[in-house]
Amino acid sequence: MNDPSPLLQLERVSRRLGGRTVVRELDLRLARGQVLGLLGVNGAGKSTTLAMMAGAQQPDRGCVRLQGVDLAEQPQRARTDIGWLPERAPLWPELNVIEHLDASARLRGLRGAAVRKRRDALLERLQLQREARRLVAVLSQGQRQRVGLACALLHEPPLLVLDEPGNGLDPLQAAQLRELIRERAAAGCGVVLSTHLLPEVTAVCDRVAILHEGALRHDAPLHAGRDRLLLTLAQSVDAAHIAALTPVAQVQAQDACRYAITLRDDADAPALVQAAVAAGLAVAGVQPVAGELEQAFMRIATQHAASASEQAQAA
Ligand SMILES: Nc1ncnc2c1ncn2[C@@H]1O[C@H](COP(=O)(O)OP(=O)(O)OP(=O)(O)O)[C@@H](O)[C@H]1O
Repeated sequence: MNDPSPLLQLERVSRRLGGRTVVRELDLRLARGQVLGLLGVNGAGKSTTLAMMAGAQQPDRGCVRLQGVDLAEQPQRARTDIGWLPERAPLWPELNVIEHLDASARLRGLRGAAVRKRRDALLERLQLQREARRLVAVLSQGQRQRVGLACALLHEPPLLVLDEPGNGLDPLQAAQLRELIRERAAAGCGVVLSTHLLPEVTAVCDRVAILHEGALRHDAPLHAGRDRLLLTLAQSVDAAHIAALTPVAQVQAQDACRYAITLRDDADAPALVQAAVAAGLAVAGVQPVAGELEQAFMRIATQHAASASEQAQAA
């Protein structure tokens, strides 16, 4: 179901770079409180799309609306209402971390005591206190990434746009980042992130969009994949028998004896087994439908490899 007034909306957005269309006719919506994962093979157009969402690049065609307002008409909204972490956070190497965060906070409209309050809270939250007085120039990649994240979060914007935010973070920091993203989403913030790590997507995102050669090839809620179960029977029955079971919301026959099932919100796997047995069905097993996201990604990536090799042969 579409949110009637999305936080962020891309309307037929296209972008040309180096004489090629690298993002084409993209339609995407993001609701408040939603975390959208943007996936795609290298060069699919993720960073370009995120830069347009963040107001850092302008579409050649189409428009990006934040809370209904075209960003091209009010470009200053990008600085105050969006937290943007590009793939390589552009930091000032000659400032120390505190100076950097204070300057960033003022650029984003914070003044007075709020600057120090937000800066100190983020130094603690992102475990940067020990680096607070060190020059940005001498920080490690993971420390720089956390300074970039702090800059994106300082002004508590309603939209966060994060390009591979886990880059350079150790597993503990990566887990803390996921927690932070979920917290911001719970507070009503919309988040878009790109990553190549599918487990990161399943851990933190509500929805996944996959780009292929700049076009949107997949846009679906993640819970639909996560909640599906594979029911295996020792007999073949018409899918309508399964659909009639109370815990079942949707059923799709996979082959003669296996059925992919979406449960109703209040149901779980034991309830499904109980209902099936009570209906006289010979249940051989129930398990989660594995790796639907991986399957979607691999299908699209394989097409990419095939079309690239056809182009190379034609050249
Ligand atoms: N400044 C530029 N000039 C010309 N072409 C560009 C420029 N920036 C990006 N491109 C091209 O646009 C396409 C999309 O690039 P983009 O960085 O958006 O992809 P991506 O999906 O983020 O890739 P990756 O996963 O490798 O980060 C690529 O083919 C890239 O070579």
